[in-house]
Amino acid sequence: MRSYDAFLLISFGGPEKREDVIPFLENVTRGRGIPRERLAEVGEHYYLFDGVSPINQQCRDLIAALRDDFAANGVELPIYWGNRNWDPYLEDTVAEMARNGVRRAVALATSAYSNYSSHRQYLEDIERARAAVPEAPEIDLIRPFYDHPGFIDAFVDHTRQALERIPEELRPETRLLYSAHSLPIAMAKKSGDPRRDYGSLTAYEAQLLETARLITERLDRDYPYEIVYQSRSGPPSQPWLEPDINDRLEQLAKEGVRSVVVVPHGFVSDHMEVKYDLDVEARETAEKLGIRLERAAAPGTHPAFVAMVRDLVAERAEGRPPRGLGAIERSCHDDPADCCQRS
Ligand SMILES: CC1=C(CCC(=O)O)c2cc3nc(cc4[nH]c(cc5[nH]c(cc1n2)c(C)c5CCC(=O)O)c(CCC(=O)O)c4C)C(CCC(=O)O)=C3C
Ligand SMILES: [Fe+2]
Repeated sequence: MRSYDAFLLISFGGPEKREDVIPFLENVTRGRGIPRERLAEVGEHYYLFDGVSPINQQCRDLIAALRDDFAANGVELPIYWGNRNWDPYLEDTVAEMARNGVRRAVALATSAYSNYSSHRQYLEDIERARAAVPEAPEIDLIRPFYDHPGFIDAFVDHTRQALERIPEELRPETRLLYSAHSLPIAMAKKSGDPRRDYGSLTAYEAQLLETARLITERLDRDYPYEIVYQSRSGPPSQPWLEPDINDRLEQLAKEGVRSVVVVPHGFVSDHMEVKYDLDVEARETAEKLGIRLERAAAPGTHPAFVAMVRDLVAERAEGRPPRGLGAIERSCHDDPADCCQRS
């Protein structure tokens, strides 16, 4: 039994006013080889929302829900929050934790899957922040949780709600498009534990497919489903995971598909990549093609998702085996030291 004296939420971070958009994008893309045109284009996505990314408020909402849930269940951990790319920066939060005498914290990152950006980079963020802070607490990062029942149940609920918004006569023929953030293929190939065999897929793709299966199986009908990708950046010469959701919608229209429900199962909340890339861009594509599109909400503060966080904290404290509904090998659940390298 490991005893913790604090809980730490770690997230991506986002700007909340126009002047912060460019400095934020510079933080995200430093040393990443993202073309300038792509940056200008993504900046426009943020300006469309007056420079306010939804992600910070979503973190505040999750923290408020966790406070209530922890209090109602006798979990007496103070809650801290720090980001990779914007204020409150993780390093400042770790310094505050040290000042408050925190010695050992358990942390959850707002990313459910195994890949560099979602897993290893958060481990690096923690180590960098700790190295900069004298007497920094120990920080244990909770493992990827894509097949935890709480994550799955939140999506099942939200997918049902989205299906209900599809006119009844179209519902039986509706396709489910499970959407996740694309990655450079070189990065996807490094996802997961290098010693494990994920079949013909990379670990990230195998987990995405598994999660989609687990959600679909719990719906009232056997809907056809598939994985699509969104939010590609990087130069065109660099291969990224495909198909892009917009290209796939074009093909589906040609096949006569008239309605889709998009389930953003690669994400934890409805942040900018969901609000813009799906709700603006993919919706526009679908409208042009005459496809009825409804988007399911990401977990956000769904009670099953909030309870999942408490369960993962207990799992880590008690050293319990990971709880998951999936059948693929436990990806990074036992924290291999060399999983999810960048490329
Ligand atoms: C796998 C993954 C997730 C899902 C897991 C998770 O949720 O963590 C995710 C989430 C997010 N990505 C976000 C924003 C951005 N991601 C970028 C760029 C990149 N993302 C990548 C991967 C991922 N990203 C990658 C491989 C790049 C290329 C550069 C690099 O190798 O690092 C860029 C640069 C511009 C662009 O090229 O798009 C931005 C602005 C926001 C905040 C949104 C908001 O403000 O609400 C969130 C939650
Ligand atoms: Fe991203």
